[in-house]
Amino acid sequence: MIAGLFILFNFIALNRITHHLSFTILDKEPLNTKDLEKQVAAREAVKYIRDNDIVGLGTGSTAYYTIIEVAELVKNGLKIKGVPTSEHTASLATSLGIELLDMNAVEYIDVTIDGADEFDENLNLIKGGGGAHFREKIVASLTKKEIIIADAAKKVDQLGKFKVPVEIVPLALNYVVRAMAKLGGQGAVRMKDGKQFITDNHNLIVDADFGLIGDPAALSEKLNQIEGILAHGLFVNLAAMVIVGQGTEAVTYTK
Ligand SMILES: O=C(CO)[C@H](O)[C@H](O)COP(=O)(O)O
Repeated sequence: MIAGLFILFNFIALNRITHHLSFTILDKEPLNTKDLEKQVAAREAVKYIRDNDIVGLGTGSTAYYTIIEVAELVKNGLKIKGVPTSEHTASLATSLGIELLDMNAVEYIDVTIDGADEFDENLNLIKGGGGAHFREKIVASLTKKEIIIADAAKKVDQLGKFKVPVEIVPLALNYVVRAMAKLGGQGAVRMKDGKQFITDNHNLIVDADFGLIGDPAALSEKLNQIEGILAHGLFVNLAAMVIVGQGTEAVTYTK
């Protein structure tokens, strides 16, 4: 009887361990093609980081792979300090042992690696799908070498299939939406879980549809003139290169 109970106990314990192991193994299953391309691009991009660099850390599912790679390099002895582009990136980086600096504490950033929603052949970008483009733009502006990483689907002939995210101070919402409509942009307030999406800076995002954008620089300038817009997602002349994962290859675009 006691022997029977002992065997039963061991059987249950063993089952628990294998169950736990199967979850662990599942976590490490091969990445799907898109994620693999993001990882390939991230691995290529971190080659541009040097010891003692100040490194801008982007936001989003592609930038995630950079943070993982940077954390690994730091574990292996690389000395860098990161400047995060969002609260989410800050907590991920901290949890992985990357030392962080506040944007206000730096005069420049050596290299930033960030994602994008679209890029064209002139390396103009649409960013802000994650709603972090205000901080991403400040970080990009402080950066000597802004590297964008992406999966192959992000390259477009003309920007604009992805709506332009616009971060707006809430009290100016209706004014800004009307002003953008005069420029041909139909905007809708971004929602999340049935509520208005609120940025890290406590503002709203309007995703504005301008159709295909013939002249991103001109539209960017016009949006810059509208009071109440904190930042829009058109990044013109900010990226030094875009590294795309194409299958298992990394393809680098420069101007
Ligand atoms: O601009 C961003 C966040 O504000 C992201 O870089 C952009 O949305 C791309 O995200 P993902 O890598 O998840 O496709």
